[in-house]
Amino acid sequence: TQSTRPQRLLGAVQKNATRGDPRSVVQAIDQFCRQKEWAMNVGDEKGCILDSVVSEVNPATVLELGTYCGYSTVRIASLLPPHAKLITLEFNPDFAAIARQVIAWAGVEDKVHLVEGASGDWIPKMTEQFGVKTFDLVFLDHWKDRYLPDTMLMEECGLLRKGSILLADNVICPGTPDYLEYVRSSLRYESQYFKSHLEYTKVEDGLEKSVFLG
Ligand SMILES: O=C(NCCNC(=O)c1cc(-c2ccc(F)cc2)cc(O)c1O)c1cc(O)ncn1
Ligand SMILES: [Mg+2]
Repeated sequence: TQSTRPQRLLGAVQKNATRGDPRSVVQAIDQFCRQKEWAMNVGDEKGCILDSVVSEVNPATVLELGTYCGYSTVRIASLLPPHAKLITLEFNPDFAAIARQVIAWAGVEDKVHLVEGASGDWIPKMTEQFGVKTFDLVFLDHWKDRYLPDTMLMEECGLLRKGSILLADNVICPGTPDYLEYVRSSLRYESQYFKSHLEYTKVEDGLEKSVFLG
C-alpha cells in the first residue's frame, strides 16, 4: 500500500536526523520539504520568527493548535525552560500518530502533551484536564476558519491573561481574514504583522503576533 506524505516525512527524519537532537530533526524536515515534497510545516523562514517570539516570551505554558507532523512542536519545545509545558492539539489521528514519533525522535516528549481531538471540544477542558490556568503563548496553525472562534472560546474560558501572546500562522496564505480583522480592530489586543513567505515558497505569507491586554 502507498505511504502517505507524513509517513515519508517521518522516514526522512529517522534516516537523516540524530535521535535526541531537535535541531537536526527540524533541519531534516526542512531539507525533505525543499528537496523532495512540500508539506505544510511552518518552515524555516517563519520558524525563525516563531523561535524569536518563543525566546522573548520564555513561556511556562504553551498551547499549539494544529500539530500536523510536529515540526513547530519540536521547534517550540527545544526552546522551553525546564518544567515548561507545551500542549498541542491535533484533530487528524494520522497526523497525530506521525507527530508522536517525530516528537519522540527529537527527544522532547517530556515537555509535550499531544492531545487528539477537536480544538473546540478540548479548549473548555484545558483547566480540569491539564491543570492549566492561563497560557503564556498560543500558536495558531490549525484550520484557518477555527482561529477566530477558538480565540473567542479561549477568552470566554479565561485561558488568556493580561500579556498572553497569540502567534498565528498563515494569516495571508491560506489566509484568516476574520481573525485578522478581529485582533487588529479589538481594543483588547495589540497586534503586529511579521511579513514572511509561505513555507518553502516565494509566495507572501506572515505571522500575526497579538498581545491580549486583559
Ligand atoms: O489541521 C488540519 N490541517 C492543517 C491546518 N493547516 C493548514 O491547513 C495549512 C495549509 C497551508 C497551505 C498553504 C497553501 C496551499 F496551497 C495549501 C496549504 C499552509 C499552512 O502553513 C497550514 O498550516 C486538519 C486537516 C484535516 O484533514 N483534519 C484535521 N485537521
Ligand atoms: Mg501553517
